[in-house]
Amino acid sequence: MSTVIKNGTLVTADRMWEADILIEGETIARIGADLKGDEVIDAEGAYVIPGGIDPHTHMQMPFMGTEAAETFETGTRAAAAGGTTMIIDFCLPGEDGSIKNAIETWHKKSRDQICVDVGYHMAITGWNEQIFTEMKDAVEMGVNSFKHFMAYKGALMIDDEEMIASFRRCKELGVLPMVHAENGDLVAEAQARLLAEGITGPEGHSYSRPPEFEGEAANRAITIADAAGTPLYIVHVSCEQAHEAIRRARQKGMRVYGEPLIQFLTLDDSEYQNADWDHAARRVMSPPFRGKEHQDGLWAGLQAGSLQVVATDHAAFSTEQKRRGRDDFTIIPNGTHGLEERLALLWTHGVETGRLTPQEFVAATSTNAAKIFNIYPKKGALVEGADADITVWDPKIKRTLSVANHQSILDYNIYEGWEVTGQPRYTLSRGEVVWAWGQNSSPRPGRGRFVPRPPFAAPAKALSTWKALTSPRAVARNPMNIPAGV
Ligand SMILES: NC(=O)NCCC(=O)O
Ligand SMILES: [Zn+2]
Ligand SMILES: [Zn+2]
Repeated sequence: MSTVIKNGTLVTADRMWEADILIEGETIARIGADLKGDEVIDAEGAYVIPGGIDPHTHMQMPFMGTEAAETFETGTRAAAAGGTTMIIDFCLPGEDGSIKNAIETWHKKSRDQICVDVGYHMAITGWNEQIFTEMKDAVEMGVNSFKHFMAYKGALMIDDEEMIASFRRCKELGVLPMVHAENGDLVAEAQARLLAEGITGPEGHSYSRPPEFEGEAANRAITIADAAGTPLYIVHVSCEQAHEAIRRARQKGMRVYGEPLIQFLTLDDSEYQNADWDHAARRVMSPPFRGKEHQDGLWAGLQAGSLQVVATDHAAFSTEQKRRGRDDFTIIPNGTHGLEERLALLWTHGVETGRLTPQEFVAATSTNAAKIFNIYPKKGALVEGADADITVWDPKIKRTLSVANHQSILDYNIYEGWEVTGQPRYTLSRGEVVWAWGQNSSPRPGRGRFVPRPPFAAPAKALSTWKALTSPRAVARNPMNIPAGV
C-alpha cells in the first residue's frame, strides 16, 4: 500500500519547497512533483515536516518515592497528538544496579504500550566494575547516551570521581555522556537552611536551586568532558549561567550541546509565588523555571545556534503525588509535562513571533536531536529511504490548551487556558496515520518500536585525533643543554 502527501510545503532543517511525498510501507519512497499513490493525504495550506523527536522524557519513572504517572501508552499518545513521532526515555537502574536489567525492564514496560517509536538513554547512578562492563552491553543493546546526575544528593547523584571514570568509559565506547547540571551539595545545604527558616512551600524549591548552582555544575561537567576527550550533552538548560558555559566551550571548539525545555522558554519563576499551593507545586521541577532575562537568553541561544534542541523533560506527576510534599517542598516530586504541547508552543512563541524560521523550528524539534543521538537521517529528515515519520503541520489551527482536551494522564495542565496557533493536521509514524486533527484518533498501543542507536564513530574519531595531536609531549633536548647532575 502506498500513500502520497500532496499540495504541502515541505520544511526541513535547511530547506523549504513545494513537493509531494510518496510513502511505500514504512518509508519515504520518493519526493517530487505529481506523485501518485493508493491513498492521498491533503496537505494544502500546511507544512510537511519531519515528525518531532523529544529526546528527554520520563515515562513511569520510579522517582522520589513514587512513580511518574504518565504511562508509555498515554505519553506516546500525547506525543502523537502533538506531532511527535519519537521519544528518548531515560532508563534508571533498579535496586540490583544492573544497566542490562534496567534496559530489559524498560522494554517490558514500554513494549506493549508505545504508540510511536522510542529510544533510551541510560542513567549512570554510581560507579563499579559491573557498570563499567555493562556500559558496553548497553551499547550493544542500542543505547548510545548516558546521563549523569550532578544533583539529587543521596539518590541519583554521583561525585566528580565517578563522573570522570564514566566519561572516560563513554569516550572509549564512542558514546555521548549527558549531565543534569546542578551542584547537588549546595542544593541540599540550601534546602536544609530554607526549611529551618520555615520556608516549606514550593517557592523554597526555586530559592534552593539558584542559576549559579547550575552554571557551576555545567562548567565542571564541561571541564571533565574536555579532560576525558568526549563531547557532552547538557540536559534541561534553564539559565544564562549554564548557557554561557556552553557558549564558551563551543567557542573553544568543544562539542558541547545544550537542551533548553519548552517550559523554560515559556514559563518563569513567578509561578512559584502563586498563592495556590497546587498551582506552584505542579510546576516544581529541577532546575526550576527562571526569570524572564534567562528566557530571553535561551531564545537567543536557539537563534544563534549555541543551543540545539528543544525538549520537554516530560515527567508527569499527579496533583495527589505532588501533595506528598505539602509540608516540605523537598519531597514534592520533581517534574512537569509538555510532550503534547511542545511543537505548538514553540511554533506560537518561536515562529509566529519571528524568533525562529520554520527551518530552525524543524532543527530544534527533530533534526538536531536525530543528528546528536545518531539516528539521522532515518529520523529527523525528509529524504528518500527515511522512516515516514511525518507531521502535516497546519499553522492555522488554533487550540486552547487544557486538561479537558489533552491526551496526557495528568489531572491538570500547566498551560491551562493558553491559546496556541498550529497543530498537527496529521501525524504519521512509519507511514501510518496515528493522529488526525478533530478525529479523536486512538493509535494502537504496541505499534511503536524501540529504535537502537549505534555509537558515534565520527565525533569520537575526530576528538581522538585532535587530542592526540595536542596532547602534552616531552621536549627532545640536546644533552648539552641539560644541566649536569650534582
Ligand atoms: N527534571 C525534573 O524535575 N524531573 C525529572 C528528572 C530529571 O530529569 O532531573
Ligand atoms: Zn535531570
Ligand atoms: Zn529529565
